[in-house]
Amino acid sequence: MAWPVRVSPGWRALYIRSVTIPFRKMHGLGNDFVVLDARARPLPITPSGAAAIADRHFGIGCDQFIVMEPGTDGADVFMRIRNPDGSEAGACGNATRCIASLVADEAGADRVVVRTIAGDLPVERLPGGLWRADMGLARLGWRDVPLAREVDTLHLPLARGEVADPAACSMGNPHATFFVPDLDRVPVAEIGPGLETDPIFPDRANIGFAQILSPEHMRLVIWERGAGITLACGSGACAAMVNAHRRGLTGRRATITMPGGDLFMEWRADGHVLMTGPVATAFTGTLPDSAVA
Ligand SMILES: N[C@H](CCC[C@H](N)C(=O)O)C(=O)O
Repeated sequence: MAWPVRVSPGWRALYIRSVTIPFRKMHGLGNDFVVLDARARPLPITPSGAAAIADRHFGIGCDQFIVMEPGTDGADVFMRIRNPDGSEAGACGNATRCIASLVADEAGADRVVVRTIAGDLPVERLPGGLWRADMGLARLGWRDVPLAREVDTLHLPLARGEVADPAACSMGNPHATFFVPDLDRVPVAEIGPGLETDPIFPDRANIGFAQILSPEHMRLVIWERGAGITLACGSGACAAMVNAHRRGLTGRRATITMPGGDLFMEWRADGHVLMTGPVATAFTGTLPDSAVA
């Protein structure tokens, strides 16, 4: 930066701090996030501003753009979730663990509550750098997903080539899960966009492709709404756990192996879905104020 006049390092640091915004680049099993902290002061972030930051070529790049906002009445933090296309999402399991770990480490706590537009998510620290999030109730009704008309959410009349007959549910965001014999034969990048935007999903949907390996283990690849294929998807793993058990394909607990790694899932008898996995910070940096204005 060319300085118009001689400026002492102290004043220069103060100037930079006043016109830049710190960010943290985090991920859960490679499902990656740019995290901004708006708890001390609001950040005027527009959907287009979020999309620009999320752009992998012209911005920092991420699967979801996360803003931490002040927590109130029982929640330690509010987590605002945006996809790279600027759309707001109601759930982001991997980011829930990441944000919880930040807030817990700040407070020296082992349990925090992350609030989203879909509800309050208690998260606890486990040994070995793992975090367990209660992702709340799986919503199973067609209006909950939502679907465009009354349909049995256990068997949707939807198909693309050899892939057909998904189950659907909501984890605060819409998910459909296809069960396939061989995940490596599914052209996810080819059929994902059309399934995401199929008219049966008035709000679009996240599309999971699951291969059951045993009653306690499945592979999963997700085409995410507004983001495309990601290395992992926490809410997608929740939906796959729920839909697999509903179909009688697994018990209530399973390891879900995604390209980025494993999540350990449980659909509890009370309907809550527990998701256990790691968190990571890749790097930190600063954005110019103009990036979010
Ligand atoms: N990656 C996130 C899911 C983002 C969901 C978003 N794509 C939507 O529009 O619902 C997760 O770990 O749950």
